[in-house]
Amino acid sequence: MKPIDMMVTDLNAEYLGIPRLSLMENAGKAVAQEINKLIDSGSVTIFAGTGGNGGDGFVAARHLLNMGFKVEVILLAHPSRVRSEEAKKNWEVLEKMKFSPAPLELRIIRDSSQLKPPNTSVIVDAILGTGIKGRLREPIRSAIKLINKSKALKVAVDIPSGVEPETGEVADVAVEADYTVTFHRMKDGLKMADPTLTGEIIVSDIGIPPMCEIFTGPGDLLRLPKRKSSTHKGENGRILIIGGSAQYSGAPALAGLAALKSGADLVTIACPESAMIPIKSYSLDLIVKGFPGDHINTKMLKGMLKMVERVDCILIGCGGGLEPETGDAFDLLVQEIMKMGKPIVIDADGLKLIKKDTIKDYHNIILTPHEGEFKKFFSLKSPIIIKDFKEKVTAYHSIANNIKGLVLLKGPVDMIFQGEKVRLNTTGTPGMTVGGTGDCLAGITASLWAQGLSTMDAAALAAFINGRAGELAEEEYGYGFTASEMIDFIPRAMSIPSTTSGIT
Ligand SMILES: NC(=O)C1=CN([C@@H]2O[C@H](COP(=O)(O)OP(=O)(O)OC[C@H]3O[C@@H](n4cnc5c(N)ncnc54)[C@H](O)[C@@H]3O)[C@@H](O)[C@H]2O)[C@H](O)CC1
Ligand SMILES: [K+]
Repeated sequence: MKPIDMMVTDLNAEYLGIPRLSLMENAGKAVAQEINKLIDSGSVTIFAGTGGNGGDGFVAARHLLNMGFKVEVILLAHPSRVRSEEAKKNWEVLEKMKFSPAPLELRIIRDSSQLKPPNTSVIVDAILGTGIKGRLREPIRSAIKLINKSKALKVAVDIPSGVEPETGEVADVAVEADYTVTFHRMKDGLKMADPTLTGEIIVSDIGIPPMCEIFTGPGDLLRLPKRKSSTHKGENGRILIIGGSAQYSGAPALAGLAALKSGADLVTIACPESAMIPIKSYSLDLIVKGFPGDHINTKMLKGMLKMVERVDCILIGCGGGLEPETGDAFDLLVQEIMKMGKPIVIDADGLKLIKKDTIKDYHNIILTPHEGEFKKFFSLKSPIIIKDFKEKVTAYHSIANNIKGLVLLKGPVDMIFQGEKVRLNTTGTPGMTVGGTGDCLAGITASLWAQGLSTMDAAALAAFINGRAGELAEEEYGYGFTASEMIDFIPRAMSIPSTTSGIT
């Protein structure tokens, strides 16, 4: 597990209603319990930093006191520098406990000259965890060196301070721990780190249910790439939408606008000429190229494939209609795009026209069917009638595995399948039965994929954002909102909540 995966899981646990304070409590208690297993009594010195790692140390201090240990907490900064809200709360508890008979000593070190070799049985390294950034600053650097000189038993919280949580590398110095107590799951950096630094690794459960890694939540928004200030037009997703017909011009436009609202730089729509003017009239922001005809046909292939070369992701289907000629064109287009190795999203009419055998061995593809389209695409003879939700997921999963790409099955609970992996999404509202919301989802999926998210992350986050935008639209309009109104809520649906508990 990478640090980003842990951050995503934490925030999704909070979304479920498990406060961060509880996770910190469980983490700190787990550290204390492990120490209590190693020695029965004695003194423990906890070196603490200003983030969540330090907070775990403050909690451990409280539990160690209850277990009968003598505890000294050395905070390596002024208390006003304690950043994490949860750590601050736990520090304040320790400050109040100073006046109790408990054998607790609190020391604040702001300068490395104030550091003294600790005379203690156990040292807890709660200085830096997954939040380490850049070169080690003082007095932390000196504290790590001092810890390494001590003969005491050393227990690192989450990861030895100074070890890069993602790579296991050490840029400068790192705590040489005898034991590392890490939380929830094994971290990649710990696996790769020098075992003389990590010592024995203990993975402790801190009460995060496994479902927090399966169900989407606002944590998934953390995966959106941060843009450099020097970034320029086109670097953040160029999308081509192939769709539209004389009859349906709204669908590709909705998908295109949803792609732009979810952060893509450029959206071009390739459509029959008769859909071009209406699409252009809907928006100033879409680039539209029309090809002679009322529906997509094989004569348009050459021109469309030229456009494919210039984009990061291609969305095929929306509003294409069901003319057999369009089916032939879609099938050939997909075959050519697969040869180019480009990411393809297939939605709506594309799912009704493109044959499963054409795409079944291609990894770089996302299908976004609703239940009816799913059944038709996978040629299911009889309907799937399973009441038990888990059994239903398993049944759909095994069918989706008939292709190598990803399947995002839309429904009251969206199911996302890619190989062995499954994600589920519960955002959304009955108001989203209005036409066009599926086109929005396809557009957001293509947009996030083109912006650099992995196939699974793009599909899972798109489902979350689309559903959340629907929920926000419903708050404003009740059930009477349209897909074009819903699109305006996409940016708000993409904002990462700053609250630390009780996100709804
Ligand atoms: N689910 C969990 O796994 C939980 C983990 N918890 C613990 O929280 C930390 C991560 O907390 P975070 O606040 O994000 O980061 P850190 O505590 O690692 O450090 C941030 C802190 O340190 C300062 N800092 C960063 N880099 C440096 C540097 N090079 N030199 C000096 N100082 C630095 C920065 O300014 C911040 O103030 C995780 O590891 C777990 O231990 C929670 O308890 C909840 C559950
Ligand atoms: K640590």
